[in-house]
Order: sequence, then C-alpha cells, then structure tokens
Amino acid sequence: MESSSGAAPEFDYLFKLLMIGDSGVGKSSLLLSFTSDAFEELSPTIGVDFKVKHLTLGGKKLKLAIWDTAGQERFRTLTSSYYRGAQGVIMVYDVTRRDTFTNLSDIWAKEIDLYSTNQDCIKMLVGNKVDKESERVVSKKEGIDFAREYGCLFIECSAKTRVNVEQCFEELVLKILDTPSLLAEGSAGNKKNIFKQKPPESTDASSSCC
Ligand SMILES: Nc1nc2c(ncn2[C@@H]2O[C@H](COP(=O)(O)OP(=O)(O)OP(=O)(O)O)[C@@H](O)[C@H]2O)c(=O)[nH]1
Repeated sequence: MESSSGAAPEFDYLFKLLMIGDSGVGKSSLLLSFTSDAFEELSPTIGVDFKVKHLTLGGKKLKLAIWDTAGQERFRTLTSSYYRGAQGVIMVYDVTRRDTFTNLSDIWAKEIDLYSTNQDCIKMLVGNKVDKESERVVSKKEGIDFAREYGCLFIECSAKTRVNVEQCFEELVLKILDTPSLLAEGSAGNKKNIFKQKPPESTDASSSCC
C-alpha cells in the first residue's frame, strides 16, 4: 500500500489473524490486552469484532487485522467467511474449564479443517487464565500433547496479568513470517490482500462490533 506521494509504505505485510474458541475463554480479553494493554469486564462478542495492531517484528513493519469471533453458537453467523484469507488462527481454551478443552477437538479443530482457505495457515493453541492456577483442571502437558497432535504452536497465558500475551501473538506472527506462501499473500503489494474483503468497519487501532 504505497502512498501516491512516494512516501515509505505504511507496512511491509498485512496479516489476518482469527481468534476462535468457546464463549468465556477470554478471546476478547486477550485481544484487548494485546492491543490496549488493558483488562476490563467485557460483554460476550456478537458475531465478530475486529481490531488492528501495528508492530515491527523481524525487521518488518506489520499490520495485523485480528478478528475476534463469538464463542456463543447463537451469535456465530457467516462462520466460514471469517476464515477466508487468514494466515493465522488462534484457538483459545480456559485452563480452568475442561469443556473448553474437549471442544477444541469436537468443534474448533474441525471448523478450521472445514473452513480454512489456506493450507499453510499457522495455528496457535492458547491455554488462557493461568492466573487462576488453583482452579486449573487442564494440565500444561495436555495442552502440549494436543498441540503436537494437531500441528499447532502452543502457549499458556493470562489476559488478566498479561503473562505471555505479547509472546502469543508474536510467536504466531514470526512463524507466518517464516512461511513463504503466507508472506506472499500478506505482502503490501498483493492486490488480493484481506482489506479487499471489507472486514466489519475496519478502522485502524479501534474496534467495532456487528
Ligand atoms: N481470571 C481471568 N479472567 C479472565 C481472563 N481472560 C478473560 N477473563 C474473564 O473471562 C470472562 C470472559 O472473557 P471474554 O474475553 O469476554 O471471553 P470471550 O472468549 O471473548 O467470550 P465470547 O465473546 O462470548 O466468545 C470475563 O469475565 C473476563 O474478565 C484471564 O486471563 N484471567
């Protein structure tokens, strides 16, 4: 996206990331923690929410368009379209709720297989709410084993304390930067990049809900 004045491009790569997982696991909280360094009580997402984050990683200027989907079935509409063109998918579960972990294989991994348009799409498994260690019911080893079986990256974090939140997004992005087919798609010069898809009110550094 080079400006007509010939100024330096706003970014080298634009990547679309998607967040999925059961309702209440902390997807929106993780996104808020990453984009605004904040943690506050949030209402359940309706449909899909969207934020943009600029960062420099691996010497590249990046623009991340991060789509935060609703976990509640009744708010999930147009599901397949969320996946279109995503270079990375973040699958979140709550380490204090076993059902959110079992639903990874029952629901969320199946959805990725069904809808992801990108064979090389990088998957990141995230066990959230590790600040509630005394209430933990899913062990770190179970997370590691699941990630190995499904070919995902893996991290445990807390949106509340911000432990590992930046690492979660950065490790995913570094892996995307390491994958030539995904890089080509996200390149600023690629006319088919995801801003042709008109995300819901895609305003910079802000969020919108539909
Ligand atoms: N203790 C703790 N609570 C968290 C953490 N992350 C989120 N929460 C809380 O968990 C609840 C659900 O968080 P959300 O971010 O709305 O969850 P969500 O996955 O986006 O839910 P949907 O929008 O319904 O899909 C809220 O009460 C959050 O404050 C965390 O890391 N630690």
